[in-house]
Amino acid sequence: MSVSPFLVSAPGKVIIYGEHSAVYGKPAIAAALSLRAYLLVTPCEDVNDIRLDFPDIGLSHSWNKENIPWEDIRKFVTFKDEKPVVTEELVPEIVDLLSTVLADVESKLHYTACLCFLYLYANLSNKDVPGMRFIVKSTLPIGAGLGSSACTAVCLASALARLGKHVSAACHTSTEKVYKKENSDLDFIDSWSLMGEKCFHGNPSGIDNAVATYGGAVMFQRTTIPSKPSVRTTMRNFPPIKLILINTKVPRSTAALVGNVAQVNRTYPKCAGSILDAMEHLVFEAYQIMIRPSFGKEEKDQLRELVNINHGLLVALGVSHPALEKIKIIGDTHGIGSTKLTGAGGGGCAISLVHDDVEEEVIQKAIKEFENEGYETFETSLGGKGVGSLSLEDVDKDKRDTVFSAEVFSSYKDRDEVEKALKSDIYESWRFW
Ligand SMILES: Nc1ncnc2c1ncn2[C@@H]1O[C@H](COP(=O)(O)OP(=O)(O)O)[C@@H](O)[C@H]1O
Ligand SMILES: C[C@@](O)(CCOP(=O)(O)O)CC(=O)O
Ligand SMILES: [Mg+2]
Repeated sequence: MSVSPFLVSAPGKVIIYGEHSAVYGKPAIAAALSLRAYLLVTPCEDVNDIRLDFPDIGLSHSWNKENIPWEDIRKFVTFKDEKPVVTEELVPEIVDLLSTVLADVESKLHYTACLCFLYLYANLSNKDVPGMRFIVKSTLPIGAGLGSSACTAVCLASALARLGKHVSAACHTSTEKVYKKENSDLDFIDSWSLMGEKCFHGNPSGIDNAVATYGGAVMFQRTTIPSKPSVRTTMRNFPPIKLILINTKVPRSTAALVGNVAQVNRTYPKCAGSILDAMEHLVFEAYQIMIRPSFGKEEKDQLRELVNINHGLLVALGVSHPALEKIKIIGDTHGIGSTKLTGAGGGGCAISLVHDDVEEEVIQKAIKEFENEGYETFETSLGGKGVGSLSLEDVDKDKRDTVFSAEVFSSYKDRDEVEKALKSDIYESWRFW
């Protein structure tokens, strides 16, 4: 069996309302970002070699395919219509079997990333698939609240599902509007990427991987009843919101922050419960405003008010950070709009919903101040495409050696180089499920 090289890609996300409360079965609203993760899969010379290169986190590791305990792992995997079925939680026996294979991975950061890869690899691929090299590059800041873990998990789940022949080839172009009510390939990728997210941080709501898989904008609500699927309401007419994204560059881990909120919830259940209920109400309010047929000044003002309330509630849960508060102070001092932290908080990014009436000069002044503090600002668009793939046959013959070369892919130095080579120059060649 020989496998041609291919690329997959999935977007990051911005949570506009409802982070953390999403973990507790409350609704949240999020949209896909134009910043994305890219995964190149190329055959290895040695058919038994599985090689993982995650240069963004300084990880390079390889395994011999023969050392994966396929038979033992398969005892814990259920198949329906020849496809592996996801479980409610990670299967502890599989995690245990993989821990032997991971014994030589020392750093916790690398261990988690390798576990995510191997968990999906062992479930979705099989021992007949020849050795491949997996290289991930992201144009998103990592660990900054923009869902880098989820889009990495979606890239891995989609690539491995393709190698395991569990999904059909992606065939829609970037301009084609596809309104399928059901898409079993995307559902498969979404459900398995959630297992990947579980490797990164024990208790994800599923909103990040849902946005990375399906793209667009959604109101998402995790079910708290085991085996009932989460509810994903696509927001087709997502209002045109002007938004600035600011990264404090303060590192933090989603797993730790989700754990801190769980601790607050255990210690003060009634108090934390009221905050989470308030978040639920504000998300429903925001949803009703966003889907109004006319979207004018009144609606924009209300959405900004709700951004401020949402930030206050997140502060109350203890997930802000002095740097995020500094962003809020700068934004509010210049009156650019409403600012809140986004994602897990504790550092990472904030978003400002910009007021229409603010002069460009004022916005530039605020941006300058953010940059003087060492923060990075992004101009990005919301609501783009979800997971996509680029196969050999999608690309002109004379470009294939460059586009699918591990050497060339590894040599992209920064966000601009990745985006130019893989997005701007050949975006119309990408296919989406
Ligand atoms: N490009 C990447 N390569 C490898 N691992 C990645 C990449 N992007 C994200 N990750 C994994 O996701 C983790 C960050 O996830 P998380 O704390 O949830 O923050 P966020 O999802 O907001 O960026 C990283 O520590 C790493 O394990
Ligand atoms: C805090 C949370 O609501 C979002 C986390 O997003 P991120 O990993 O910080 O991008 C957790 C979740 O919904 O899984
Ligand atoms: Mg994450």
